[in-house]
Amino acid sequence: MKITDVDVQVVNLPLTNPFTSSFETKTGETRTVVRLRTDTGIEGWGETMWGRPVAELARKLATELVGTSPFALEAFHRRHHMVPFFHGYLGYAALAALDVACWDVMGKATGQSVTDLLGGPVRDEVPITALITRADAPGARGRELAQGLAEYAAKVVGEGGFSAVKLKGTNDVRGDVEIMRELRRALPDVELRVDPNAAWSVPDSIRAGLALEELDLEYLEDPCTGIEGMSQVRAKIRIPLCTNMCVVRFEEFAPAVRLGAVDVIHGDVYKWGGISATKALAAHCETFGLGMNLHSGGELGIATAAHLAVVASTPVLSRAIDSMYYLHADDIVQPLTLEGGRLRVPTGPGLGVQVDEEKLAFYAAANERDGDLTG
Ligand SMILES: O=C([O-])C(=O)C[C@H](O)[C@@H](O)C(=O)[O-]
Repeated sequence: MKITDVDVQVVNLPLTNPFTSSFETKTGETRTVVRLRTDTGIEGWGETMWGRPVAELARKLATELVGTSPFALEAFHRRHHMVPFFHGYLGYAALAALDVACWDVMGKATGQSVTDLLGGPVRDEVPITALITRADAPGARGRELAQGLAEYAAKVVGEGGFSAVKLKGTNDVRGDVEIMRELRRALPDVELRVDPNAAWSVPDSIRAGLALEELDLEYLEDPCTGIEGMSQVRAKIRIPLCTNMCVVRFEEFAPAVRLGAVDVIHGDVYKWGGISATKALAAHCETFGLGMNLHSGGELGIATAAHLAVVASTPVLSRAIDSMYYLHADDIVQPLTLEGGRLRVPTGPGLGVQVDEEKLAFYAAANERDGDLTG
């Protein structure tokens, strides 16, 4: 079987609420969508983070994929191992779009789900995390903000059945600690996390970490920058540390372990360059006794389905994953099933998703008109 052609589109989709972190506020998401066609008439879909620069690189890499087998993925990654060196996240993202589309083809060609190709399911549903940001209590400040966010989070958890809540932190360290206290008061039984995306200094992270200890957090995510800073914080506080910022490639794994910088590492198919790389990260984490979870960069249905296949087939991925899937106002695939805060893992061949081509065209036109919203 050979790949005969590849098309790449960029879509803009709105979020139900603005999403605020320590470095951005976004009201929608831009994603790159790839379709492979083969000489046997099979179509495979991939989706990755960000827009036009990733799409341009994916188109370039795709020209070399044409004429090759979708099963020859290791050779594809080997040929392009310098792409992330030169292009950083853009490189990982572009490779991942094509990688995921090849997995979709491999599943459809063999009549198996990607989960089955990856070793088979150890779970058939995946809990996701309620993501709370300051934009969820617009205009509120101080105590009113902390209480407003706690009330909002309790409503989201009550209605959606989520078992974990993550606050996107900011450089307002005291404010973040106050919000976390209110969240714990309102939600005594959920797993709680806070993630300022490295906006806190090392001393502030230690001070905040000591104050947060009594709240029994599942983990504190990227309080500060770098392996060195994280290891200083980890030595002083009794809350597990998680990262999707100081260990973002395999070269950083060994120094992070040696310096004791982290307890839980976030994978992400689109930031680590594909499905096999994310599975390899899981093997590293298991070998070294670390926890692992998945980061979310705003995946729509195609990309979410690939994340679900990885989680479904990987025992160490036992926590509620980050997923912005439920925050999108619409999707380009028939909606995935979300019930009781859990996404059901699709079981059909390949990724098991049905792309709605009318919606794809509609949201691609939005990107043509408005340009990229993220990335
Ligand atoms: O750890 C996280 O939640 C992130 O880094 C998510 C970012 O805030 C998110 O906006 C993204 O990557 O699109």
